[in-house]
Amino acid sequence: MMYKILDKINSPKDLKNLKEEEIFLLAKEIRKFLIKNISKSGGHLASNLGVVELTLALHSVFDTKKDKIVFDVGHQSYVHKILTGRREKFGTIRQYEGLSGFPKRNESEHDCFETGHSSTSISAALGMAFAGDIKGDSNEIIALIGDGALTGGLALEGLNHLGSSDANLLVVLNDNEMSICENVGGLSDYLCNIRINTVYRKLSKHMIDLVSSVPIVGVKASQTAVKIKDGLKHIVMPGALFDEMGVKYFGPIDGHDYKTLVRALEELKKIKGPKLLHVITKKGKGYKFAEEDPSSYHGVGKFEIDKGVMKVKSENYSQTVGETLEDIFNDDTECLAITAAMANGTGLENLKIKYPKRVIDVGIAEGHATTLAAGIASTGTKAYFAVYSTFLQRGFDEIIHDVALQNLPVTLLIDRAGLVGEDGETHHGMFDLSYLNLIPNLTIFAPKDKSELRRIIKQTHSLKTPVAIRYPRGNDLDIESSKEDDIFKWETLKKGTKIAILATGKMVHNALKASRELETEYNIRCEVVNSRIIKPLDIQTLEDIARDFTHIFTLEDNSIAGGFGQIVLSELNKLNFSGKAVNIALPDSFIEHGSVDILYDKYGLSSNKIKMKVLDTIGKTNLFEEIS
Ligand SMILES: Cc1ncc(C[n+]2csc(CCOP(=O)(O)OP(=O)(O)O)c2C)c(N)n1
Ligand SMILES: CC(=O)[C@@H](O)[C@H](O)COP(=O)(O)O
Ligand SMILES: [Mg+2]
Repeated sequence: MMYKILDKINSPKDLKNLKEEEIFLLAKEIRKFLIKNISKSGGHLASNLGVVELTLALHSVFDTKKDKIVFDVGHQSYVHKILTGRREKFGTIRQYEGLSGFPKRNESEHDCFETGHSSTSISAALGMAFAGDIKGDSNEIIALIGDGALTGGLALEGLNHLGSSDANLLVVLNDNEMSICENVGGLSDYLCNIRINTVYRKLSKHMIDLVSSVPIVGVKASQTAVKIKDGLKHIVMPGALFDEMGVKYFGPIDGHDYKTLVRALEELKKIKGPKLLHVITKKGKGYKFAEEDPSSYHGVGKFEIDKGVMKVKSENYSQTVGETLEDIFNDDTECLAITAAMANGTGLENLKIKYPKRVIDVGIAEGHATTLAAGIASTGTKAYFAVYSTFLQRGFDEIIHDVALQNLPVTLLIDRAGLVGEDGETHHGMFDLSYLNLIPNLTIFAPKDKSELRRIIKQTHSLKTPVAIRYPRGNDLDIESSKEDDIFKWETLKKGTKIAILATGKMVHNALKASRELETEYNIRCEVVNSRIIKPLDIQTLEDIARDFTHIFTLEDNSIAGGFGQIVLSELNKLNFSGKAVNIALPDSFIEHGSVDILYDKYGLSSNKIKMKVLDTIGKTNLFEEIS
């Protein structure tokens, strides 16, 4: 056996008989296990290292077969997975057909709600509480939320509602002073003030003592405890904001002190109604490198345990965005850029260092960020919002109502468009073309490579209207092409006859590869068109293609529903195209996690699958006579 205690933990029930020193050893073993496994699979390391004792305490006090813990974002649910029967499968986490990196209801009865996007836990938990109330359920409901996720508008809406309700709901606020980068905003400052005031800390410890000294159990105990709390409110000030909102605040307490955690949770179980326990933890706890640099260890790829993650200056699309904006910022001294807690992920980190006042981090608040950009743009100043495709879903109404309706000069730099891989269904950027296509006044681009991305960002800087530019996670080699042609027109990259593939963004690479193989293996020459502008479509070129080709394929890494292909089909209809038009796109369903290459192949976007689709469509039998 490699782990003395951990190897015997197959369900939370196995925690019950452990002595305190065994729990201490178990926490150590879990950290070792996490580091060892994540160094091989990649994943969210630092957040999980920080919640080991907290998760152990939650599982010691609550029974997740009936009690519900909603993990906000869910990236910190690894310890929960390990304790709830998924230890042996843990090596498969985030890999195709393996465990998900987020809570999944079909993975375990202990996962009550699925997450991935931030700030949903309080709303979801409150919904459970209301439903439970009607049904007469007596189970406990807990929202486990980080200090970063608490800055999200949805969490604040949930908290606001919770405070006015009498729902029996415990919010456990896991405060590690970090979002992915440093946490930002007034609420974050407020929590910081609570933390640094040691007098408060002593008083709040005293508060737990007071509550736990109440001898009565049940409703009476809760009422007495609440009275004590109310009585002390004016002396014990930490968390007054929550108290005033109607959510009883307790804490802050040390989130690495298992015994105190268990005691606090046991006592809070007796107090009915909305309450919040403020727990202080250290992100990356127990792994030197992660403690020193929690940002870099938030989400990691494979790494060597002794050396830590290798910091290489990555050449990727996000980096290109940061560098291009830097050029623009140097020339136009007024324009501003916005990130919603993702400065490093979107490549704005260095720009923020150079122009701290002109790169605004709003916290996890994509809706707010979009309207903020609209406000900036309403003064005539160009606003850039760099955001992951999947998180921009949070800003849908704001794009329509605040940006597009007023036709304002906001540029949405949409990172992680298409499949992202291991984060899976909550994170694939596969809906943006669908949700953007329907918005009037918006110009949408999907550049084929980094050079084109740079060129499009630069050339659209002078536009006074809304622009959206989508690009994928990671890197691609640039494709040889005519550098100076018009970005508002499609570009023919490879000449062909009869068959044309209209490809967007990253998919241009796969289309080119497929067409080369079709030519060498079957002597079929496909035209490959870089359809870099999606809205408005390049109708002139489409007309030429409809006239000259018999088979038209569209290719995109977006959902087929409402994507590029469907728009092209409707235009071809208007043009009375009489040949065959086929959409190659992601299906109208959620796509699981796994490496991008596996998923491309499974869903028909790999060059090989594109080739097969072309062959199938044209009919292999009379292939050479009809097509070549
Ligand atoms: C809507 C949305 N925006 C952005 C993210 C990216 N994201 C994932 S975790 C995270 C930081 C969360 O910080 P916190 O809640 O404090 O948890 P910690 O990582 O510190 O444990 C961010 C910004 C997300 N998952 N969802
Ligand atoms: C949990 C979460 O939303 C982020 O941590 C996300 O996993 C980051 O993804 P990238 O690795 O693509 O930046
Ligand atoms: Mg945090």
